[in-house]
Amino acid sequence: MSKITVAYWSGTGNTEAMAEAVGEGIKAAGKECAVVSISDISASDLEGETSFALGCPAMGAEVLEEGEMEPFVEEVEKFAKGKNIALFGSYGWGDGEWMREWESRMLDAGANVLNREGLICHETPDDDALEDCRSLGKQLASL
Ligand SMILES: Cc1cc2nc3c(=O)[nH]c(=O)nc-3n(C[C@H](O)[C@H](O)[C@H](O)COP(=O)(O)O)c2cc1C
Repeated sequence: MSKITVAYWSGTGNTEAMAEAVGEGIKAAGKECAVVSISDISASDLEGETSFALGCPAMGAEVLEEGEMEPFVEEVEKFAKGKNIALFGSYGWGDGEWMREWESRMLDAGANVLNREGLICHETPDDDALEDCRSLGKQLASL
């Protein structure tokens, strides 16, 4: 059975909590999954997977985290064509601009982005947001 990776960057744990819930959804749908910080893998580990999820909060001024996540995503863009990719992340005071940008980058790279504009949640995910994350995981697992 193919494994689905949920790779995330998280500074204060909010996006990490979303990642764990996406992973729960994948497992609930009967697929194997690995929920991993991007510090613990390299982007090329995803190259052989047909479906995966990426999570990152809004950082800087409506951008991805620049030290680790931005270079990671630049690598993913090189092989994203034809992949099923779910995007998610937490934000604070913005309107989701970072996620819209991220989604359009992935679409430009030829990916099938599952959830248009990604799944975003304000700060710490509440029960509804966690349920949305589980649904996203199930959706990813069903492809
Ligand atoms: C350095 C820094 C920059 C941030 N920039 C933004 C931003 O541009 N827009 C926004 O909506 N939230 C911004 N935030 C808020 C975070 O996205 C928010 O707190 C989020 O829940 C953090 O997720 P995490 O716990 O996974 O790190 C920023 C937070 C930090 C620490």
